[in-house]
Amino acid sequence: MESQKNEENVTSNLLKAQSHIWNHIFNFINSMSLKCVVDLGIPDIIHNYGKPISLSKLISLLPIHPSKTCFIHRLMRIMTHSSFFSQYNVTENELEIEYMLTDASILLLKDNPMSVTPFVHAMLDPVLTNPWHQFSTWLKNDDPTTFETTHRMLLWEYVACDSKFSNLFNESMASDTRLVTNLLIEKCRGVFNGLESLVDVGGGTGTMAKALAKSFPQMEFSVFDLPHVVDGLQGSENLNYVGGDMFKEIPPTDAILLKWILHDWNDEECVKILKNCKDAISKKGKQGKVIVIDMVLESEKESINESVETQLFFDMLMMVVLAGKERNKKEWIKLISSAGFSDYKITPILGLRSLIEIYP
Ligand SMILES: C[S@@+](CC[C@H](N)C(=O)[O-])C[C@H]1O[C@@H](n2cnc3c(N)ncnc32)[C@H](O)[C@@H]1O
Ligand SMILES: C/C=C\c1ccc(O)c(OC)c1
Repeated sequence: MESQKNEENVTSNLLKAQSHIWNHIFNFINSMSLKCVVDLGIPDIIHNYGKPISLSKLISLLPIHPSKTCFIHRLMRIMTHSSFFSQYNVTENELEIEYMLTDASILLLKDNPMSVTPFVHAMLDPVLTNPWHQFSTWLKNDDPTTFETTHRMLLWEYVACDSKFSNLFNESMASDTRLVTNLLIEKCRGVFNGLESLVDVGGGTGTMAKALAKSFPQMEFSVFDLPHVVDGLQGSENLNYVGGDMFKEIPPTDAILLKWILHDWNDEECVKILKNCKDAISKKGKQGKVIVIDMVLESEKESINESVETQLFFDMLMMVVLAGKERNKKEWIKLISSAGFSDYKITPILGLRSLIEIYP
């Protein structure tokens, strides 16, 4: 009796292990089905229809070949399973199933100003997915990143020479910034109290600075990024673009914003950037600050549901494309003090990311 039970346990654990491995093997199917749904514009089609849409109606509106109509039900089934759509009318006849948008697919709508669709396009572009096939090769050679093992140049060099990918990349960053900016201006206006000027270091094409310049008309804003990123961009009354290298010198200012910058770099490089920030905010003779928007890695204990895995995905992405990393609280504090700052405040207000204010 005892031994039979034991055998059943062994079998059940074996099968669980097999299924766990299968799940990991095929995780990419979630990513690629998402990419397909976005490429076909399915969320927008459902949204424009204005009410729950039947499978047959959806098929009639899709830009697909007539010979492929029978496959859409299965694409929708897996995406409904993973909460991108909800089913309204569960019937035996699959053509009568009706689909609705969920919070996740609403965030994929193209005309949602905070749309995550550009992020899907950029992060699942072969330029960024191909390097993963050489991850172990990179661990055995002395290339700085897997991205370089695959493309023979740095990510920033690649962005500079491939205008199609550069547009995808910059638009993906800009779309994320629109989401963060909305939250920041709504939830943390106080962060900008008493400041006369702010430089967005690595500010890309200026999405964040433009929104801040509108919300805080009495402040002066600069977008500081590599010359090829800001060349030819037009500023406004209280916004200008400055080309340069943050490892050399950052223009003097009251405050500096670093959004999704420090996770791109190793500790030594981050200390260099932060020291240059400290110099820049000291020149005005006021008590300035550096405002960082980045992840603070949670431990399994502190976490809610999926968030640790998502943060670990970002950490792996930073390793493979840039030799950067995500940091826990202890690692952030070490960076901050190594760069000679004396105080900081971490506010976890952006879901998986935090606002980190750093004071000289
Ligand atoms: C991950 S993007 C973040 C963009 C923007 N802060 C955002 O969150 O949307 C990093 C930015 O750093 C810029 N960058 C890279 N190296 C730089 C350097 N040495 N000096 C200034 N900017 C740099 C890139 O051009 C890019 O726009
Ligand atoms: C180009 C590949 C991805 C990437 C690069 C730099 C970043 O800061 C980032 O943040 C999510 C993503």
